[in-house]
Amino acid sequence: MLEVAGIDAFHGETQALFGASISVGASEVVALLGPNGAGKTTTLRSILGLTRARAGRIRFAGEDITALPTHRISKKGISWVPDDRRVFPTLTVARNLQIARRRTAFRQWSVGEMFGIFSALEHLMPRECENLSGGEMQMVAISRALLASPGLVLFDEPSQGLAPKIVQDVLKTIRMLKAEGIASLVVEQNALAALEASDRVYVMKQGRIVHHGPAQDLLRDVVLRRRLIGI
Ligand SMILES: Nc1ncnc2c1ncn2[C@@H]1O[C@H](COP(=O)(O)OP(=O)(O)OP(=O)(O)O)[C@@H](O)[C@H]1O
Repeated sequence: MLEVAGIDAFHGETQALFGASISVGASEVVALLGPNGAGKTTTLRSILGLTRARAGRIRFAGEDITALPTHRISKKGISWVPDDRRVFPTLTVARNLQIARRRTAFRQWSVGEMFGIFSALEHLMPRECENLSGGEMQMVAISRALLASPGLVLFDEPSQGLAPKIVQDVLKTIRMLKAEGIASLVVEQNALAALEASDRVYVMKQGRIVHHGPAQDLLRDVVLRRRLIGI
C-alpha cells in the first residue's frame, strides 16, 4: 500500500533523513519508533509532501506520489493525525468535521459512525474546538482523519498528553481501523503500547532506519528492545 524507498529529506540545509525506507501493507499497523530528533515526524511529513523528499521515491496504492502537492496526496487516501491535532480552534466540532469530508478510492465514513466510535463526540458537536480538552481534541482529530476516507492514517504521537483511558481508546481505534481494512503508520513515544497495537515496527536513529521486523520480536526480546529503544 505505502512504499517509501530510500528518501532523503532536509530542513533548510540540515539533512534529517538519510535513505529511509518503510513499507506499510494494506490493513497493516506499523509503528515508527526512535528517540527525539530521530526523524520520525520528518518521515510522516515527507509522505504527506509537507517536507519534500530530495531523493528516493514514495508510492501509495500503486502510484508515485513523491512530487504531488499535499492536497492531492490526501485525496489519494492518506490522512494525518498530527501531534498538535491542528483542529480549527474557532470553528465548532461539527464544522471541523464537515470540512474534513473527502471522496477517495477508499471507504467513506459518516459522522454517525464517528459517534459510534467516540460516544462523547455527539454532545461536543456545537462546541468551539478551542474549548475542548486534549482528549476531546484528539477525538475530533481522529474523526476528521477518518471522514477524509483514508486507506492509510499517519498518527504522530497519538497518545501524547492524554489520560491512560483515552490512550487505550486511541489504540482501540487503530485496531478497529485495521479490522476495517485501513492501514496505520504510528509514531509514538509510548513504545510498549505502540508495539502491542502493531504488526511490524521500524526503529529510527539519526535519520536512518536501524531496525525493522515484527513488533512481537521487540516485545519478546528485552535485550534487543533495550538496545534499540532503551526500554
Ligand atoms: N522545522 C525544522 N527546522 C529545522 N530542523 C528541524 C525542523 N524540524 C525538525 N528538525 C530537525 O530534524 C531532525 C529530525 O526531527 P523530527 O522532528 O523528524 O524527529 P522526531 O523523531 O519526530 O523527534 P520528536 O519526537 O522530537 O518529534 C532533528 O534533528 C530536528 O532538530
